[in-house]
Amino acid sequence: MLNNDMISVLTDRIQTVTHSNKNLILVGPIQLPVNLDGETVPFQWYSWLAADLFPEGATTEEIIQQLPSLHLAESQQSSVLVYGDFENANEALIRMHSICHTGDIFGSKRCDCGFQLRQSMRMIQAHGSGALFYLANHEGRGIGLFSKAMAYILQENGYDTVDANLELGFADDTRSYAEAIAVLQALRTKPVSLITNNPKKLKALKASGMNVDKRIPLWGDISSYNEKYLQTKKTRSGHLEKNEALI
Ligand SMILES: Nc1nc2c(ncn2[C@@H]2O[C@H](COP(=O)(O)OP(=O)(O)OP(=O)(O)O)[C@@H](O)[C@H]2O)c(=O)[nH]1
Repeated sequence: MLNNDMISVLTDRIQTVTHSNKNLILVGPIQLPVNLDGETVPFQWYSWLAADLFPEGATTEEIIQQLPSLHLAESQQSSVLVYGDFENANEALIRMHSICHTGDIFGSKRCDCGFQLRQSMRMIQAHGSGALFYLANHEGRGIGLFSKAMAYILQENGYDTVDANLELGFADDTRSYAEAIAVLQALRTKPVSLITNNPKKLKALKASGMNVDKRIPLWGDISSYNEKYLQTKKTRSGHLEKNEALI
């Protein structure tokens, strides 16, 4: 049983984030020194859960009591890495990164996800202020890891990445950025620049009322293994070329 001092320490790091569908409980900041190309970079880390997992207005003690019964390791939680004075800096770079088990963890060359993850962290550090949202329920553009494995088999047999999803009975892309945007708005209200090639991310951010200064394209790590995948993103998913503006 935690003593009152520890409850108070945890309470200071928990906040409720208002979100149109359901509120979120955000925990952080937590110091997270990260090894980026051999340099130790001091990120601040936050994670969140849906508030409706807990009784309304739950205290920190009630939240803690509930945690073991939620079996959180069996579901996915998203998080955000924040760098610099994210709340107050005049300019900040953000990235909404969809989880890619194969690319981010294994370094798969079938996509560009692992490259984009590391590169956006480097860009945020070099800029001096920013945030990387790691969106854990986005695997395979929302179809889940097992289904993505099936989709990969279809792709090895001639389907492109979009048709493979559709043939398996999914929509091509079911990702929502709403929770991440609500967390972003709790951490910063000043304008942001978004690192992406995906116009849907830009639209979602702008529709939320967030002031988006500019889009920063991120193409790279192109090889024979992902050439077709990257091309399909442009021809079928509407991903923008380097300097193409959002129409
Ligand atoms: N279904 C499916 N998902 C994939 C495939 N390759 C990568 N992904 C997933 O696609 C998501 C990333 O989407 P992308 O289209 O690469 O990029 P984006 O996030 O839309 O746009 P950027 O911000 O420019 O990176 C991750 O969740 C990956 O797991 C694939 O062949 N099939």
